[in-house]
Amino acid sequence: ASTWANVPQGPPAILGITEAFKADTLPEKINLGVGAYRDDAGKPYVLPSVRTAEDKVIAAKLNKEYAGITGVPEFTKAAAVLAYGEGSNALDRLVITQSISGTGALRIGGEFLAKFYPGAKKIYIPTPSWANHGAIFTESGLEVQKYRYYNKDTIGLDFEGMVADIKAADKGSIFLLHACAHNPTGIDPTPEQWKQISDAVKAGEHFAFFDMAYQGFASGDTNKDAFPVRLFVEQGHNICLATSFAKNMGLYGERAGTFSIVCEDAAEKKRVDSQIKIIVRPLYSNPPVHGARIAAEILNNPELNQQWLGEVKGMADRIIEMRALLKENLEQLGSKHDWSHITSQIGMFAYTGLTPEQMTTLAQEHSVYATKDGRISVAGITTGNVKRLAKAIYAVKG
Ligand SMILES: Cc1ncc(COP(=O)(O)O)c(CN[C@](O)(C(=O)O)[C@@H](O)C(=O)O)c1O
Repeated sequence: ASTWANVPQGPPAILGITEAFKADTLPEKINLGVGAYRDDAGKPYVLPSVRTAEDKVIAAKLNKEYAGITGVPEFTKAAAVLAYGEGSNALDRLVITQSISGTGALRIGGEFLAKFYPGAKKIYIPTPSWANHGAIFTESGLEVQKYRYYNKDTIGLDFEGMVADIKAADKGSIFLLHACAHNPTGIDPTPEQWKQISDAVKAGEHFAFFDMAYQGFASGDTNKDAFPVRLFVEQGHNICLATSFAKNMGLYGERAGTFSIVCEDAAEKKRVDSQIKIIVRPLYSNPPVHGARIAAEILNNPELNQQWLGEVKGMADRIIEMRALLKENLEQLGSKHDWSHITSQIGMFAYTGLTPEQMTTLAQEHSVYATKDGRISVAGITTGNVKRLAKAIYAVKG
């Protein structure tokens, strides 16, 4: 028999939606599947600040030598300030490494926790969470548990359930928290609720692992979106954090991200840093330099940084506008449902509340493609397709 006769067929990944979309011949087909920004013409968007930064990087005629294991220092230093804030007391006790974007950061974190976390090797992730979280942490060697997050009756946050689950967990449990623009629901705790979540995490002596894949992309303000991360540090939690520049800089395919751990002091930082390097070295040895150099150019050049912040806000604003347009069109069609969740949610995704069957009908009868959980990528909505989208949703749900 062949060497691989025993290899089973795996389930299609999220990118299965894109294949179905590509196979559809209807010119007005709409893809609301993958979480990647599209402009109002439905096209991928390379930020002008990224193009300018890239021109500068290329003009500098840098060599192509290996980066260190923890990546391009000009990138990680600036990325730390972006996440934790100027003058944060975390910055001089922070271990940070460049990662293969957000996914890679989460994986380094999972591997480190599985190896060194003193408590149970178990991580609680929200219900629902990003489809890849479970697999990343399971592959890292952690047991994955769930905490309540989404209230399907209100299509809102199950805050009471979330806090109750945090309080009920064994002392010293690990909790994965989406810093902003929760994927897939688009539902974020309020600042006041974050304060109570921080208190509950502290009461349980739990460990907070933040995933911040959308900083700036949610509200349009990088400081506002980082609020929970900075609150936890101020409240004395020594968190770890995964960040990504896929969305807020549009560096999807450049794979630029960071993983960081807030340590107790310089001595701990030295020990932890050495172990992070020991994890990264056999994983991929050292990261790609180009995307990190572009991001570093933007973050370290005040003028480019300002331009970039304007562009991030522009993306966030377009998404917020599409949310309002979709809700308006549904109401104009005569829908009696309360669609306020479409505009109260934030970030790339809207959790429509449609059932898997309704999502299948959207695809099969209306050529609107999105994940079965009812998540739609708002970035895929344009002034050109919002009317047809509203009609399709109205036809399916009323
Ligand atoms: C919460 C969260 N965390 C981390 C990542 C990793 O992102 P990257 O490795 O590219 O930095 C994503 C991307 N999730 C998607 O936008 C999505 O849910 O569609 C998509 O890119 C994906 O890979 O699934 C995410 O939504």
